[in-house]
Amino acid sequence: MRRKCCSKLKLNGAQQLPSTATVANASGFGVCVGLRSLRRSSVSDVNGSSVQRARAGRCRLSKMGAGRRPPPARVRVAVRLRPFVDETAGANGTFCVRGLDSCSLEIANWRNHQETLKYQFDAFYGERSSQQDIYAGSVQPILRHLLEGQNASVLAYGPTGAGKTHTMLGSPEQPGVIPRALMDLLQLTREEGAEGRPWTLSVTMSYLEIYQEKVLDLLDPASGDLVIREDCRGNILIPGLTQKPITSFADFERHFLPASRNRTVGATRLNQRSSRSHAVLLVKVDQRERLAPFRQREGKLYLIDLAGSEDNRRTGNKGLRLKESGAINTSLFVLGKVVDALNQGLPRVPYRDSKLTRLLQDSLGGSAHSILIANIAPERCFYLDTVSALNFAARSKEVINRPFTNESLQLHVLAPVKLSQKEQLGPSEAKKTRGPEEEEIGNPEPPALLASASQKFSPLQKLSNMDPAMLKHLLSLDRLLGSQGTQGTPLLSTPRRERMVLMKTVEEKDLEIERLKMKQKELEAKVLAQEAVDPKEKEKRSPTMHQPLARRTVTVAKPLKKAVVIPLQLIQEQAASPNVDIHILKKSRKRKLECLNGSEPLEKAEDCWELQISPELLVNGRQKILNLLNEGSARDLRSLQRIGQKKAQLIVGWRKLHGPFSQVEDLERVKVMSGKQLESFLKANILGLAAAGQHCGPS
Ligand SMILES: Nc1ncnc2c1ncn2[C@@H]1O[C@H](COP(=O)(O)OP(=O)(O)OP(=O)(O)O)[C@@H](O)[C@H]1O
Repeated sequence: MRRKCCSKLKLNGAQQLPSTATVANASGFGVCVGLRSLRRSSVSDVNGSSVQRARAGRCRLSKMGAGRRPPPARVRVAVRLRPFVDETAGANGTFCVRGLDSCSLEIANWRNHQETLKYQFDAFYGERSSQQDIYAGSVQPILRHLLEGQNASVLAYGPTGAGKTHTMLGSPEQPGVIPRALMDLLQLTREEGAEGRPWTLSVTMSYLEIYQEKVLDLLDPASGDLVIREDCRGNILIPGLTQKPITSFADFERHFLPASRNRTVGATRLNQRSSRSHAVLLVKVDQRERLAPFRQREGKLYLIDLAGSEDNRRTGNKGLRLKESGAINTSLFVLGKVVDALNQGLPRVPYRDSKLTRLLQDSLGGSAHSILIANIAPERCFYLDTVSALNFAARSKEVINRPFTNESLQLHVLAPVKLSQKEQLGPSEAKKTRGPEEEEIGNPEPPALLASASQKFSPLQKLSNMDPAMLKHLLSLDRLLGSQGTQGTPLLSTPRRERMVLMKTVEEKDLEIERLKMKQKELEAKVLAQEAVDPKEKEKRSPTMHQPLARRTVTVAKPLKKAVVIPLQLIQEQAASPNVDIHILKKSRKRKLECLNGSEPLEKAEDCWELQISPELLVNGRQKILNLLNEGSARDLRSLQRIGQKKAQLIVGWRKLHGPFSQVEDLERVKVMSGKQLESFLKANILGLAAAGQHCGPS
């Protein structure tokens, strides 16, 4: 196996690009490339329409606001027919594909030679089309989305030897999509990020290949197989992948050309330099606003040269080539399944079935503006591959993506916002520590008021341009994490990676709470079952037994129908107090005992205690709890029965996000307790509050 690159461009920096550049590959093949002419043509395009389009796009976006969902964008599909590689074959009239117009083509129907199969795509490029035609017609228009903070992808697909690498990389005389896109993008970013313009821009590149289901960093081949991950917004990431900053085309070549030599290629019967892996060039454009509101955007461009599908009867592959071919065909098969699942709207899209589809998750049916260039060959021997590629392309054009703007605030904007510590204090204490202009920020605000609140607080003043819902969400997350105490880190002032970790922690805590709730349910069920078997168990916990007198030990955890066990302290005080708001009724009831031998169940009389709370106390108690829920800090909330630290934090977080609780039952919406648990929570706390300022009496 050879690991090498197709070409090497020897160039100076982009500022001093020579008119031609020598290209040589590992086998000593050397040619010249008219890069100056390429640069001139690209730049004139860039200076004209695309820059204006990019600016227009940006205006449109800011007008639209981040809150509105951007319109869906269909995956665009172009088909490129390569010329005969062997000119004599063309002369012999062995063409099996024919272009009809700029969007459609026809191919002979192998089932019926009298017929042809017709296909229509977003664009069709015939065998005479140039690299510039494909680039300008299908790729250049999507580059502007990167400057809007959106993602874009270009994928070259097709059977082996059909011209994918030629389309993406090209030759020195005919540079392909990759050098052209990089040239334009760098030019665009230079112009858009120039002094006096509102944003600063920076570009980084990464380059990887997927070889036999391994993700290999071509910029750092020693790093081994890398993992593919997904962030909370559905963006696909590869932690540990090398990112090189590039400011000029020369920078790009300095990294790209040696890395390309690391790509795995090999000779097959159909292509002397067949790609044995899927090659992925990732270019990220990071934008930071120079002035308020100091937004930050990130656009990601994938330029992908897929390995070709291979019919091993024709490639003559054996041994390693056969193994490589198996991995290539499998991943392309999964790609087909993903496209089908998306088209059929299936609930499960098998992205995870191959590394390729996992990587493409945000490009197919995800957040990117995507273009698929299906390369086909004219020779008859490619007929079946061509039909299969055309069918795949036709299915792909039905796939809908939903690109969105990756926008956030720059870290330094939010760093001074130290709201979190105050959350630890009670409302009155917090008030003392606040300045007058911060007053509104500390209080839970309904969405409409939040923008005005932020205006009063200097670092957030400029955030008023931001979508209020998004801003509110960010702030609430920040506070929620901040309320974890001195160990908590304000979310928005942490670097991106740490932020991810923090958000993951919150998710894990949610899961933990769920687990605890389940456990509690299990325990309750166990206790109930135990009592059903052994009534003595229950008697052990009857009110006549001496229980600890502390207020927090009021035992109402298990809703025993209407019977509630209350502390001895309350019973004693009931006798002393003439004001009776709580009555404890001693009742007898009959319980059926199951008989194992199948005879009639026995009935057993037993005492039970029923608690009656006066309506007035009930209303007062509920109001007190509601006040505490709306005004209490996390610490205050922990004084309530059944509210631990995690629940208290969740309540505070929910309050910040949704505004004040209108009734105690809203706790169910916070998902800290179920309806049944809420009932016992109310009883426990009303009793607790009553015990604190007592109105209780015997019946
Ligand atoms: N449009 C074109 N004009 C001229 N030559 C072309 C064109 N497209 C492809 N070729 C030539 O066809 C041959 C095969 O092309 P290429 O290597 O790009 O195929 P591929 O689809 O990438 O194959 P594989 O999947 O095996 O890597 C190369 O010699 C290439 O120069």
